[in-house]
This record gives sequence, structure tokens and C-alpha cells, in this order.
Amino acid sequence: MSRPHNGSATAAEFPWDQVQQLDYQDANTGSIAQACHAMIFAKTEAKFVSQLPCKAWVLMQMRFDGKLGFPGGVVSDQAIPDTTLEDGLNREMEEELALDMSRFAFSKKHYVVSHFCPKANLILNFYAQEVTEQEFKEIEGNALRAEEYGHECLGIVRIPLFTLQDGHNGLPVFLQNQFAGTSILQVIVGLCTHNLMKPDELNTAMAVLPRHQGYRRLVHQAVASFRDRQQTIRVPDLPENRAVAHK
Ligand SMILES: O=c1[nH]cnc2c1ncn2[C@H]1C[C@H](O)[C@@H](COP(=O)(O)OP(=O)(O)O)O1
Repeated sequence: MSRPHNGSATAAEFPWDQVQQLDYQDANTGSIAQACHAMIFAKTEAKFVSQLPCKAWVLMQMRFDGKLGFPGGVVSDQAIPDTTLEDGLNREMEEELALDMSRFAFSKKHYVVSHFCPKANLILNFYAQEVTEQEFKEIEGNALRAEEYGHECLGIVRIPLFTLQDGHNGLPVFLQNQFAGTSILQVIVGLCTHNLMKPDELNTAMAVLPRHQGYRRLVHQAVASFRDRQQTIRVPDLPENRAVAHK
């Protein structure tokens, strides 16, 4: 299978490129593997030590390899094939989180963005689903009883979406962990597309990611394409968007 279509092929400067989503069968008939991962989050009024707004609880996991990542996995290598990408994602969510499919099944409406890694010949599809605070706590609790808990998933973590007064501890420090695949990019894209990160916070995040400056272009692309698909979702005022608007 040839390289997936990409609006701006500048992969040389960065190992990942945004691509249009292929369907499950396309991946299975070619040599490209596909993975799906998902962000589950709940907006909250809760405050950290009664002062700092938490904004949202965002679920990630400590993986078996010591890296942080979202629940999910490869969906194109199954002995019994999944029918769709979302079937594959939901199968992974049941295995890793024991997610109740009667209430929280992922579908196309939760799709956010896809990136292709030519080196690994792998497409990484990303989804996000908002739940209530009560549901979030339930999902966290259930995850301890999941089949993969203690194996592929060594723990459930929440992203600290606040920065302490020193301007460093909190989100900036969290972002310096090791992340699997594109998951650090997905964190930022997920927060921006779902209005959980303001432009100044995005700039702080980018400043602490010197190894990942290529993500700035990809965050901009991902937010723009998400906005095109979901007209009703307000797009954060990214610096790049302002530059485009002023042209
Ligand atoms: O959360 C993630 N976001 C993006 N890419 C990820 C994430 N977690 C892992 N990865 C990358 C790294 C691996 O190359 C593949 C497969 O991921 P994994 O979840 O380990 O899948 P399997 O358990 O092997 O099915 O994606």
C-alpha cells in the first residue's frame, strides 16, 4: 500500500505526519498497521488544594514499558479481525479499562485525528470522549478490575492540568515524562480541541517540549481539521490561527 494521503508532506523534519483516516479494511489489506487510542475526560469545578482549578480530569495510564500513554492499542493484527477501527478500539478499552460498552462505547463521533509514522509504517488514530465526573470516577475504579490491569496497564493516572505558582510544577513537569508513540502530541491536541487548554498554556507546554518543536505545526493542523469536521466546537485562539487570520 502506498503512503497515506497527507495534506502537507513535510515528514522529513519530523517523524509523524497528519493523515486522513483510513478505514479498517484498507489497513488490513495493506502493509500499514493501525492503532487506536482514546482520551476519556470529565470537566470539573474541583480545585487542587482548594485553590487551583483542575479544569478537567483526563485519564492516562502507566504502561508496561514505563511510558505514559492512552488506553488502546494495535487493531489491525487480530486473529479474529475487528470490523471497524472503533470495534478494535472498544475491544482494547474493554481489555485495558473494563469499560462498560453499554454506556461508553466509542464511535466515529469521538474521532479526533490520525498520524502516520513512515518508519514504523503505523497509523495512530486518536479519539476523545467526555463523561461526567461521577462516570469518570466509576471508570477509574473499574479499571482496576480490567483483564490487562497489572500487565499492559500498570496504573491509571490523571493529568495535572494546572501549573503551580513556581510556573514549573504541575503540567510542565508532567509533560517531561516519557510518552508512548504520539501520545504527548495527542494530549495537547485533545486538550486544545476540547477547550481544556488556553493559548498561554499551550505556549508553556510547547516551551517545555524542546525536543518536540515539530508538534506545534501538527497541533495546529489537528485543531484546524477537527474544527472543519465539528463546526460547533470552539477552537482555541492558537498563535498560529491568529497569524493566519491576520494575513
Ligand atoms: O497512547 C498512545 N498514543 C499514541 N501512540 C501510542 C500510544 N500508546 C502506544 N502508542 C504507540 C506505540 C506503539 O508503537 C503502538 C502500539 O501501541 P500499544 O498500545 O502498545 O499497542 P498493543 O498493546 O501492542 O496492541 O502505538
